[in-house]
Amino acid sequence: MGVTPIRPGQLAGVPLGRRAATPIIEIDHVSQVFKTSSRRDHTALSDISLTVGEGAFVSILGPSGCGKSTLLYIVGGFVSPTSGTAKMKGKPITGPGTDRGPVFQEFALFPWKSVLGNVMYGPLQQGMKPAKAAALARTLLAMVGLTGFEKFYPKELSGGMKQRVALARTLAYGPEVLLMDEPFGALDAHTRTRLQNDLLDIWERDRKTVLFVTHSVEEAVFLSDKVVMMSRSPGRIREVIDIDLPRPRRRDELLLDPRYQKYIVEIERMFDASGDNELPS
Ligand SMILES: Nc1ncnc2c1ncn2[C@@H]1O[C@H](COP(=O)(O)OP(=O)(O)OP(=O)(O)O)[C@@H](O)[C@H]1O
Repeated sequence: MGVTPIRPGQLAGVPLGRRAATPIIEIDHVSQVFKTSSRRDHTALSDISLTVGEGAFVSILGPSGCGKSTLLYIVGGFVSPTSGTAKMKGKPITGPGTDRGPVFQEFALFPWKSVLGNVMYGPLQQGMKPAKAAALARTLLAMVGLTGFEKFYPKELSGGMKQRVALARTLAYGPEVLLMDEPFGALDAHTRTRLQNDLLDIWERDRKTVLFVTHSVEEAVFLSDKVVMMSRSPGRIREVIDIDLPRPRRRDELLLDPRYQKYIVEIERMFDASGDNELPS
């Protein structure tokens, strides 16, 4: 089925993307040790090496507590690794930057700003003139299917709508990389499916690099060029699986495609075989 497992030792320097010649994110022998409240050290990540090619859609899949979010926070510059380096376009990541846009499960919208105000916020901060920022925000809101909701406030929106606003707000900064931490995890199945479809439509248009954390094998296979499977804590990379399915992807077509089903079954099996789908003890 074209699934070529790559062992962790082989990963450093192997770009995960179609435009493989241009690495955008390089994670080199990164480990993360946290001090816990009991003052014991907890190794969240152990010796992670990963190179992500520009324009790739890469999902990170793994059991609860294996360090997926921590890895994303390191790339986002919110956490500094205990050892190893993370680079964006060849430069060490030393803090957050507008080149990397986070879209997390907690929507973190400004409750006192309207939908339009939330999306305009970033461009205004970057010095864009209000009329231009409003026009950009309207375009992005149209892209995420929220035309007509510009004057609404976050409390008036459903979870799925808030997540759309959060995505538009992040896109408004013009990031080169989207860091998505279980963005659809709290949504009902129907809304989640719609947002997955819409995200792929948006991604097809400008092919930003996406790092996407999820617990869902199906979601990872549907969206991604590559699925990075992590082992249970302390997080290591177990496998990287190429998802060799045609794009643009349509869910109704994929559901009839035996290769799609096979990827899902094989990846689920990998988890089952290792016991990694169980909660950490
Ligand atoms: N700031 C912190 N201080 C101490 N421990 C932390 C900190 N952040 C994360 N951890 C621990 O590191 C481990 C990895 O956490 P992380 O949130 O990255 O995992 P995850 O794979 O994203 O989990 P989940 O799928 O449940 O969201 C967990 O055991 C967590 O308790």
